Order: sequence, then structure tokens, then C-alpha cells
Amino acid sequence: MAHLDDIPSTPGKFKMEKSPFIHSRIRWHWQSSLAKLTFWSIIFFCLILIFFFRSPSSNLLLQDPHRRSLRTYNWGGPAWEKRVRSSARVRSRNGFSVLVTGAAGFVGTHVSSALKKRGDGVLGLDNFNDYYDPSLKRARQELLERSGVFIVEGDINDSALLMKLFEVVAFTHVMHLAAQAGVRYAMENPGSYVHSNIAGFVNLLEVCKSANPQPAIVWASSSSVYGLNNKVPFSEKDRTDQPASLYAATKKAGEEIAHTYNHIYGLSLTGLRFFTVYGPWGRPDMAYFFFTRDILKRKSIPIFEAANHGTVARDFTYIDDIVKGCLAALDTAEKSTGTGGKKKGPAQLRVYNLGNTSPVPVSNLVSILERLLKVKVKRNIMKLPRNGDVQFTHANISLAQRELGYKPTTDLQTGLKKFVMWYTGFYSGGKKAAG
Ligand SMILES: O=C(O)[C@H]1O[C@H](OP(=O)(O)OP(=O)(O)OC[C@H]2O[C@@H](n3ccc(=O)[nH]c3=O)[C@H](O)[C@@H]2O)[C@H](O)[C@@H](O)[C@@H]1O
Repeated sequence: MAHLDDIPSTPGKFKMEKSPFIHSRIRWHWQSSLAKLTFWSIIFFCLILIFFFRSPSSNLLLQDPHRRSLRTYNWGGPAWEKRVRSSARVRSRNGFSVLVTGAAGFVGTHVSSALKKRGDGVLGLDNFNDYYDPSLKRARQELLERSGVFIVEGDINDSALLMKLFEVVAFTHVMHLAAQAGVRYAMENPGSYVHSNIAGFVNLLEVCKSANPQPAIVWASSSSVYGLNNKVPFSEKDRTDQPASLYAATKKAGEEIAHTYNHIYGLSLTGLRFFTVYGPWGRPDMAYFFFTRDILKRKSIPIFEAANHGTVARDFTYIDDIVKGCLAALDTAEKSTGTGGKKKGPAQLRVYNLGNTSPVPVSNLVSILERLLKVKVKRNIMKLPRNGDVQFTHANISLAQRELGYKPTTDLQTGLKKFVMWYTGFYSGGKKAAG
């Protein structure tokens, strides 16, 4: 390395020589320093970019700690298209061909299975996110696959995928159940609600409006849209402009978005306001589910109480009743009226309460579970946290009764018995209780 010795260690004392060899040496050093500088600048710039995109304040839609929205999914190809077609094939006279979004979810699984059973073609779509234990979603997927329902793995925000699905199948209906659920989680991860319940819904409607023929859409709104309304029982005519959680606000936004797409593009849209749906294959983030898990573990149960020892109650609605309501909404949905993205005439726009119309205090829910599980637990009475929960819900279901023939038949005691039987069976086969 003799050449290095030509450069003195003290640069200030460096004396230029006229030799061309030395000149080229200097140029070489200068170029190599420039290359290094460029290289480190690029690295530095990339780091800034990474930091920017991971920063919570950079983009609300990407503000998802699980980075679920950035997952990529594999879809496409002849074998995949064949599965899609076969799953969506109608097998009964006058049957529907239904795209069920959120098919690996609680309500999605039950609705898909009921549709398939009666001969409708059903194609599921689900992003299998990890809001709660994805292995439960995989188990539901297995269940559906056994009855011939294929669930495409993908996100409702993926327009290319949705367009492909409509290219492969002329869906007559969309049962849109994919959503970011849960009232309290909205404070932890607001971006995921905007991503799924608003951006995802708009994306789906954009694709539906351009589909030919346009499908009729039935979708899941929520009892939470009644927010601080205290006129009971809640009727579809009551005010819904006081949401108590961001979750509720995104569902309310969905109802307004539905109005717009109905008005401009002639899409037939029916929103169903579900009231605290429970039952087998349910959601582990819901109180009845994690109370069951914690009662079995002999943990104390936090029971919320409103101001002045006010009772907190819910109009718990059993899944089979909800499924009947969903199918009736599909059966009574009129066709959309647009073609090629243009409205040809007025289209149907509906909203229904699907509740049990029999609110039960949360403390009674715990007593029923204790009896069914034969375990007594310590109750930890807590002030209702200010995180989106409302004190009570109570559905007036007369509109759904009149127009859909909706008539819930399962009381909480009966429904929870079925849930507990499923729960103990499901989690005794070596499977851990979902967290
Ligand atoms: O009906 C609806 O629209 C909503 O129903 C549920 O929301 P929620 O009724 O709050 O259901 P849970 O989270 O299971 O809570 C049930 C009851 O238990 C209470 N609770 C919850 C958690 C807890 O630790 N302690 C407690 O007393 C809640 O205040 C509530 O009164 C679902 O989670 C929402 O996705 C759905 O849209």
C-alpha cells in the first residue's frame, strides 16, 4: 500500500507535486469520497422516508400498528379463477350469486353458510387481519370450505382484486360484512376504522357502481349509530347524529355514503343496524366471549356501571336471528338501477334495526354465564369508561318485522347456552382460548 504513504497524515502540510500520477491519485480519492458521500446520502434519505411512513402522524390511513393494510395477497391465475367461479355458482332455481365480504368473520361465516345451504352461490372475501386471534378465522374458513365456500384472501381496499372478482363472476348481490369492529378499540387504532369502514366501503361501492350488472348491496351498520340518543326503544327514525365512538361515527358515515351512491349511481343499498350479536363462533373481543374465558380462569369480571349506579344494558341478539334478518334483507332487495356507472332510475335505499328488543343488564349476562359454567366469580364493578361505550341499547324492530318478516326467537339464556357448548367444545381440543 505504498501509495497511501504519499499522502501526509497532516493535510495542511500537504505539498502539491506536479506529477500526473499524483493528480490521478487525488482525483481517484476525490471521486471515491464523492461516491461514499452519495451512498450515505441515499441511505440517510431512505431512513428519513422509512421514518416518515412509519410515523403515526404521517398518514391516517396507514396508522395501523399491525400494518395490515400493507399486506400483499396472492390471487389470480386460472386455478384461482376456477375456484372463484365454482364457489359462486348458483345451485338452486332463482338463487343468488353473493359476494360476502368479511366471510371469515363471525356474522360472515354464519351468513355464508346459510346462503350456501339454500343453494345460493357464495364467494367469500376476507383479509384475515389480526384484530383478534386469526386462528379462529382460519377455523371458520375450514368450516366454510367443507361446505364449498371459497374465501379469497384480500382486502376490500384492493380495487384491482374487486374488479377481477366482478370480471370473473356477475354477482347479483354483495353482503358486505367486512369491517373494523369493536367500540373501545377505536381509541387505540382510529386509522383502522377509517381504512376499513370508510375507505374500504367507498372502494367497494366504486367497484359495484361500475359493475355490469350492478349488484344489490346489503351491509352491516351498527346499533352504535344511536350514540347518545336516549329515546327508547331506538327507532330508525331517531336521531343518529351523536355518535359516542369513532367506530359509531364510521358506521354513521357509511350510512351517509350509502345514500350518496344510491342517489348518484342507482345502487340498491340496505344497511342493517346489528345489536350486540353473540353466539357460537363469536368474536373474542366481545364481552360475553372474554367473560366466559375469564370466568373459566376464575378471574374477576369487570362490570361497567353508569353514573349514580345506573345499569348498563344491551339488546343482545342471537346470531341465528341475525342471519335470518340478513337473508330476508337479501331476498327483499330490489335490483340496482344503474348501468356503466350511470343511474337509470331511483333505487332502493333502506336501513333496519336487527335487535332482540329485550335489553339485559350486563350483570345478568354474567349471572347466566356463571350458572352455565358452574363457576362463581368476583365482580369488579367499575365506572363506565369514557371510551365509546353507551349506557344501553334497545331496538324497536317493528320496521324489520313489517318489511323483512324479521322475528327474533332466541332469548339470552338459550343463546348463551349454545355459545357455551360451542366454546367449551372448541377450546377443549387443545386450542387455547383466544386473547
Ligand atoms: O351493537 C353494536 O352495534 C355493537 O355491539 C358490540 O358492541 P358492544 O355492545 O359494546 O358489545 P361488547 O363490547 O361485547 O360489550 C357488551 C356490554 O358489556 C359491557 N362491558 C364490556 C367490557 C367490560 O370489560 N365490561 C363491561 O361491562 C359494555 O359496556 C357493554 O354494555 C360490538 O362489539 C360492535 O362491533 C357492534 O357494532
